[in-house]
Amino acid sequence: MNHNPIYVALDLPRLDAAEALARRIKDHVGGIKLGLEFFCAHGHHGVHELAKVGLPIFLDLKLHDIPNTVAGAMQAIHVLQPAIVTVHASGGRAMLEDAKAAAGEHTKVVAVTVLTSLDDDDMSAIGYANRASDQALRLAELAHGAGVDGIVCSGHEVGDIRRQWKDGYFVVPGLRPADGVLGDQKRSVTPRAARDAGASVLVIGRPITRAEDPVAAARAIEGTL
Ligand SMILES: O=C(O)c1cc(=O)[nH]c(=O)n1[C@@H]1O[C@H](COP(=O)(O)O)[C@@H](O)[C@H]1O
Repeated sequence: MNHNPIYVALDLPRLDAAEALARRIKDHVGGIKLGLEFFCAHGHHGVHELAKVGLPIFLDLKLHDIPNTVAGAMQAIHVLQPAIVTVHASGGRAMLEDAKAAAGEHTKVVAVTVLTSLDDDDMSAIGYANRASDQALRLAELAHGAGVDGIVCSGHEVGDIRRQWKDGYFVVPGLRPADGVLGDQKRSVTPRAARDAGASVLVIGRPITRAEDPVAAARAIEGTL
Protein backbone atom coordinates (compact mmCIF):
# COMPACT_ATOMS: atom_id res chain seq x y z
CA MET A 1 0.00 0.00 0.00
CA ASN A 2 1.53 3.31 -1.03
CA HIS A 3 -0.18 5.77 1.24
CA ASN A 4 -0.47 5.37 5.00
CA PRO A 5 -3.90 3.80 5.78
CA ILE A 6 -3.86 4.78 9.47
CA TYR A 7 -6.40 7.35 10.64
CA VAL A 8 -5.67 8.29 14.23
CA ALA A 9 -8.82 8.62 16.37
CA LEU A 10 -8.33 11.81 18.35
CA ASP A 11 -10.87 11.07 21.08
CA LEU A 12 -9.54 13.78 23.36
CA PRO A 13 -11.56 16.36 25.30
CA ARG A 14 -9.19 19.31 24.76
CA LEU A 15 -8.74 21.03 21.43
CA ASP A 16 -5.20 22.25 22.12
CA ALA A 17 -4.09 18.77 23.19
CA ALA A 18 -5.68 17.17 20.10
CA GLU A 19 -4.02 19.68 17.81
CA ALA A 20 -0.61 19.30 19.46
CA LEU A 21 -0.79 15.51 19.26
CA ALA A 22 -1.88 15.62 15.61
CA ARG A 23 1.12 17.79 14.73
CA ARG A 24 3.52 15.45 16.55
CA ILE A 25 2.36 12.28 14.80
CA LYS A 26 1.37 13.64 11.40
CA ASP A 27 4.28 12.02 9.54
CA HIS A 28 3.25 8.56 10.77
CA VAL A 29 -0.48 8.59 10.03
CA GLY A 30 -2.50 9.14 6.86
CA GLY A 31 -5.44 11.01 8.34
CA ILE A 32 -7.24 12.28 11.44
CA LYS A 33 -10.52 10.86 12.74
CA LEU A 34 -12.67 13.23 14.78
CA GLY A 35 -15.60 11.60 16.53
CA LEU A 36 -18.50 12.41 18.78
CA GLU A 37 -16.40 13.39 21.80
CA PHE A 38 -14.44 15.94 19.79
CA PHE A 39 -17.34 17.23 17.68
CA CYS A 40 -19.73 17.66 20.62
CA ALA A 41 -17.07 19.66 22.46
CA HIS A 42 -15.57 21.72 19.64
CA GLY A 43 -17.95 21.57 16.65
CA HIS A 44 -17.11 23.17 13.33
CA HIS A 45 -14.45 25.40 14.87
CA GLY A 46 -12.55 22.39 16.16
CA VAL A 47 -12.67 20.64 12.80
CA HIS A 48 -11.38 23.78 11.05
CA GLU A 49 -8.50 23.97 13.52
CA LEU A 50 -7.50 20.31 13.07
CA ALA A 51 -7.78 20.62 9.29
CA LYS A 52 -4.87 23.09 9.47
CA VAL A 53 -2.58 20.16 10.31
CA GLY A 54 -2.88 19.27 6.63
CA LEU A 55 -4.16 15.68 6.82
CA PRO A 56 -7.53 14.43 5.50
CA ILE A 57 -10.32 14.62 8.09
CA PHE A 58 -12.61 11.68 8.84
CA LEU A 59 -15.72 12.99 10.58
CA ASP A 60 -17.10 10.07 12.55
CA LEU A 61 -20.58 11.32 13.45
CA LYS A 62 -22.36 7.93 13.15
CA LEU A 63 -25.55 9.61 11.96
CA HIS A 64 -28.66 7.53 12.62
CA ASP A 65 -32.06 9.17 12.13
CA ILE A 66 -34.85 9.50 9.59
CA PRO A 67 -33.67 10.13 6.00
CA ASN A 68 -34.65 13.82 5.93
CA THR A 69 -32.76 14.59 9.14
CA VAL A 70 -29.62 12.70 8.13
CA ALA A 71 -29.61 14.41 4.72
CA GLY A 72 -29.88 17.79 6.45
CA ALA A 73 -26.99 16.96 8.74
CA MET A 74 -24.88 15.87 5.76
CA GLN A 75 -25.58 19.20 4.07
CA ALA A 76 -24.67 21.10 7.22
CA ILE A 77 -21.16 19.61 7.18
CA HIS A 78 -20.40 20.30 3.48
CA VAL A 79 -18.47 23.35 4.54
CA LEU A 80 -16.04 21.17 6.53
CA GLN A 81 -15.16 19.11 3.43
CA PRO A 82 -14.53 15.86 5.32
CA ALA A 83 -12.87 13.05 3.40
CA ILE A 84 -15.06 10.45 5.15
CA VAL A 85 -18.33 10.60 7.15
CA THR A 86 -20.05 7.75 9.02
CA VAL A 87 -23.74 6.90 9.20
CA HIS A 88 -25.33 3.80 10.76
CA ALA A 89 -26.29 1.12 8.20
CA SER A 90 -29.17 0.09 10.46
CA GLY A 91 -30.83 3.42 9.62
CA GLY A 92 -32.07 1.59 6.54
CA ARG A 93 -31.81 1.82 2.78
CA ALA A 94 -33.66 5.12 2.24
CA MET A 95 -31.53 6.82 4.89
CA LEU A 96 -28.33 5.54 3.31
CA GLU A 97 -29.41 6.64 -0.16
CA ASP A 98 -30.36 10.11 1.04
CA ALA A 99 -27.13 10.45 3.06
CA LYS A 100 -25.07 9.66 -0.02
CA ALA A 101 -27.12 12.01 -2.22
CA ALA A 102 -26.67 14.86 0.29
CA ALA A 103 -22.93 14.34 0.85
CA GLY A 104 -20.36 16.68 -0.65
CA GLU A 105 -18.76 15.62 -3.90
CA HIS A 106 -15.44 14.64 -2.32
CA THR A 107 -16.83 13.00 0.82
CA LYS A 108 -16.98 9.24 1.15
CA VAL A 109 -20.04 8.01 3.04
CA VAL A 110 -19.37 4.83 5.00
CA ALA A 111 -21.99 2.87 6.91
CA VAL A 112 -21.27 1.41 10.33
CA THR A 113 -22.39 -2.23 10.39
CA VAL A 114 -21.93 -3.75 13.87
CA LEU A 115 -19.85 -1.81 16.39
CA THR A 116 -16.54 -3.47 17.26
CA SER A 117 -17.48 -3.16 20.95
CA LEU A 118 -20.26 -5.74 20.48
CA ASP A 119 -19.93 -9.53 20.53
CA ASP A 120 -22.44 -12.32 19.96
CA ASP A 121 -23.84 -12.08 23.51
CA ASP A 122 -24.51 -8.37 23.02
CA MET A 123 -26.29 -9.12 19.76
CA SER A 124 -28.84 -11.37 21.42
CA ALA A 125 -29.28 -8.90 24.29
CA ILE A 126 -30.13 -6.18 21.74
CA GLY A 127 -32.57 -8.56 20.06
CA TYR A 128 -30.69 -9.53 16.92
CA ALA A 129 -30.98 -13.19 15.95
CA ASN A 130 -27.76 -13.05 13.94
CA ARG A 131 -24.24 -13.42 15.24
CA ALA A 132 -22.18 -10.20 15.05
CA SER A 133 -20.26 -11.24 11.94
CA ASP A 134 -23.39 -12.42 10.08
CA GLN A 135 -25.17 -9.19 10.93
CA ALA A 136 -22.18 -7.17 9.70
CA LEU A 137 -22.29 -9.03 6.38
CA ARG A 138 -25.99 -8.46 6.04
CA LEU A 139 -25.70 -4.73 6.71
CA ALA A 140 -22.73 -4.51 4.31
CA GLU A 141 -24.97 -5.93 1.59
CA LEU A 142 -27.66 -3.37 2.41
CA ALA A 143 -25.11 -0.54 2.30
CA HIS A 144 -23.69 -1.77 -1.00
CA GLY A 145 -27.16 -1.88 -2.55
CA ALA A 146 -27.91 1.63 -1.28
CA GLY A 147 -24.91 3.03 -3.13
CA VAL A 148 -22.74 4.37 -0.29
CA ASP A 149 -18.96 4.22 -0.69
CA GLY A 150 -18.22 1.58 1.90
CA ILE A 151 -18.71 0.35 5.42
CA VAL A 152 -17.18 0.23 8.89
CA CYS A 153 -16.71 -3.29 10.26
CA SER A 154 -14.32 -5.28 12.41
CA GLY A 155 -11.26 -7.11 11.16
CA HIS A 156 -13.11 -10.39 11.72
CA GLU A 157 -15.47 -9.83 8.81
CA VAL A 158 -13.65 -7.43 6.48
CA GLY A 159 -12.18 -10.30 4.43
CA ASP A 160 -15.58 -11.87 3.70
CA ILE A 161 -17.09 -8.49 2.85
CA ARG A 162 -14.16 -7.64 0.55
CA ARG A 163 -14.77 -10.86 -1.42
CA GLN A 164 -18.34 -9.76 -2.16
CA TRP A 165 -17.73 -6.03 -2.65
CA LYS A 166 -14.45 -5.78 -4.49
CA ASP A 167 -14.17 -2.00 -4.86
CA GLY A 168 -15.71 -1.02 -1.50
CA TYR A 169 -14.06 1.43 0.86
CA PHE A 170 -13.69 -0.40 4.16
CA VAL A 171 -12.90 1.25 7.47
CA VAL A 172 -11.72 -1.07 10.25
CA PRO A 173 -11.50 0.16 13.88
CA GLY A 174 -11.02 -1.77 17.11
CA LEU A 175 -7.43 -2.54 16.17
CA ARG A 176 -4.79 -3.48 18.69
CA PRO A 177 -1.10 -4.34 18.36
CA ALA A 178 -0.39 -7.96 19.34
CA ASP A 179 0.12 -7.09 23.04
CA GLY A 180 -2.44 -4.24 23.11
CA VAL A 181 -5.00 -3.54 25.84
CA LEU A 182 -8.51 -4.25 24.50
CA GLY A 183 -10.46 -1.87 26.73
CA ASP A 184 -14.06 -1.77 25.47
CA GLN A 185 -13.28 -3.40 22.12
CA LYS A 186 -14.51 -6.98 21.67
CA ARG A 187 -13.99 -7.80 17.96
CA SER A 188 -10.35 -6.85 17.59
CA VAL A 189 -7.47 -7.85 15.30
CA THR A 190 -4.01 -6.40 14.69
CA PRO A 191 -3.59 -3.53 12.21
CA ARG A 192 -1.58 -5.82 9.91
CA ALA A 193 -4.26 -8.53 9.92
CA ALA A 194 -6.95 -5.98 9.04
CA ARG A 195 -4.88 -4.55 6.21
CA ASP A 196 -4.09 -8.02 4.84
CA ALA A 197 -7.80 -8.92 4.94
CA GLY A 198 -8.71 -5.93 2.78
CA ALA A 199 -9.20 -2.85 4.97
CA SER A 200 -8.89 0.49 3.17
CA VAL A 201 -8.56 2.53 6.37
CA LEU A 202 -7.20 1.46 9.75
CA VAL A 203 -8.66 3.47 12.65
CA ILE A 204 -6.37 3.52 15.68
CA GLY A 205 -6.99 5.58 18.79
CA ARG A 206 -5.80 4.74 22.27
CA PRO A 207 -2.86 2.51 21.25
CA ILE A 208 -1.37 5.77 19.90
CA THR A 209 -3.05 8.58 21.85
CA ARG A 210 -2.62 6.97 25.29
CA ALA A 211 0.89 5.64 24.64
CA GLU A 212 3.70 7.06 26.73
CA ASP A 213 5.35 8.07 23.47
CA PRO A 214 2.64 8.50 20.80
CA VAL A 215 5.18 9.17 18.03
CA ALA A 216 7.04 5.94 18.77
CA ALA A 217 3.73 4.04 19.01
CA ALA A 218 2.47 5.38 15.68
CA ARG A 219 5.83 4.67 14.04
CA ALA A 220 5.90 1.13 15.45
CA ILE A 221 2.39 0.37 14.15
CA GLU A 222 3.23 1.89 10.78
CA GLY A 223 6.28 -0.37 10.69
CA THR A 224 4.15 -3.52 11.05
CA LEU A 225 2.13 -2.75 7.90
O1 LIG B 1 -16.93 4.36 13.37
C1 LIG B 1 -15.91 4.13 14.02
O2 LIG B 1 -14.86 4.71 13.76
C2 LIG B 1 -15.96 3.06 15.02
C3 LIG B 1 -16.82 2.01 14.76
C4 LIG B 1 -16.74 0.84 15.53
O3 LIG B 1 -17.44 -0.14 15.28
N1 LIG B 1 -15.85 0.80 16.55
C5 LIG B 1 -15.03 1.85 16.85
O4 LIG B 1 -14.21 1.72 17.79
N2 LIG B 1 -15.12 3.00 16.12
C6 LIG B 1 -14.29 4.18 16.50
O5 LIG B 1 -12.91 3.84 16.37
C7 LIG B 1 -12.15 4.41 17.43
C8 LIG B 1 -11.43 3.30 18.15
O6 LIG B 1 -10.63 3.85 19.15
P1 LIG B 1 -9.61 2.95 19.97
O7 LIG B 1 -10.37 1.79 20.54
O8 LIG B 1 -9.12 3.91 21.03
O9 LIG B 1 -8.53 2.51 19.00
C9 LIG B 1 -13.11 5.21 18.29
O10 LIG B 1 -13.00 6.57 17.92
C10 LIG B 1 -14.48 4.67 17.95
O11 LIG B 1 -15.47 5.67 18.00
